[in-house]
Amino acid sequence: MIALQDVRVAIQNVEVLRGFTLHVPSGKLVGLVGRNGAGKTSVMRTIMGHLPLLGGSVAVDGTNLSGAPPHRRVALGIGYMPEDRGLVPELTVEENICLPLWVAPQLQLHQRLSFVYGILPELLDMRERKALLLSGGQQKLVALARALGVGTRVLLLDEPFEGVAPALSQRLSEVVGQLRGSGLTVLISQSDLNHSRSLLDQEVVIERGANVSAAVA
Ligand SMILES: Nc1ncnc2c1ncn2[C@@H]1O[C@H](COP(=O)(O)OP(=O)(O)OP(=O)(O)O)[C@@H](O)[C@H]1O
Repeated sequence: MIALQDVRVAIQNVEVLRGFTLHVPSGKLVGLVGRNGAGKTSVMRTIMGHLPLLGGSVAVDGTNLSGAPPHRRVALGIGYMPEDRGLVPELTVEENICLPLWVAPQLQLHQRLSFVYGILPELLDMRERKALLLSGGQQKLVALARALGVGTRVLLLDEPFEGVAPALSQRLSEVVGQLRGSGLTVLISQSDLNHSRSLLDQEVVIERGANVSAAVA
């Protein structure tokens, strides 16, 4: 379960999350929906520990993470697919997928890689290719693979369908759909729900850093 309670976060002295509360039940897929600039990425970065809390709390599966460094959150089994992909260009596809696994020594590298390639077999052919040689869409797949590799409890997918061609968007939806019933707790941010409404158990709306309303999809 992901639990954010009355979270307040500022970027350059501007409060971008203003008492935001979110509960993603264990094993569920929840959509975080809001316009550009509403605060979706800030929610994701707060869960990952990239933005410090001014107030409120963040917990995953009952562990209070407020103040925990990002690597501890990754080690807990939180996989993050940032909106801008965040790959290391000079590293290969496989090296990028393995990066967060270095801070999670309890996970077996080979086992996690086979799991990832089982879900995304199209990456096998490009595993030795440097990330800088990939198209934007291929980079999205690698960013998803990296999140899947380490994300044994939680997946945070920040606008996974944004700016990708329809065929890839379909493929990404398929992969996310496959995760249903796997026990993973998934938060997917989107500015519209065209691609994923049918995948979601619930939607949470964010507007100017605060809750608007929540509806069951
Ligand atoms: N690096 C930054 N410097 C200053 N302000 C920022 C920075 N990053 C985000 N903000 C501000 O924080 C607020 C929330 O931004 P955030 O990126 O979380 O929104 P978002 O819902 O993810 O938007 P988008 O859909 O456009 O990615 C916005 O008002 C934005 O201007």
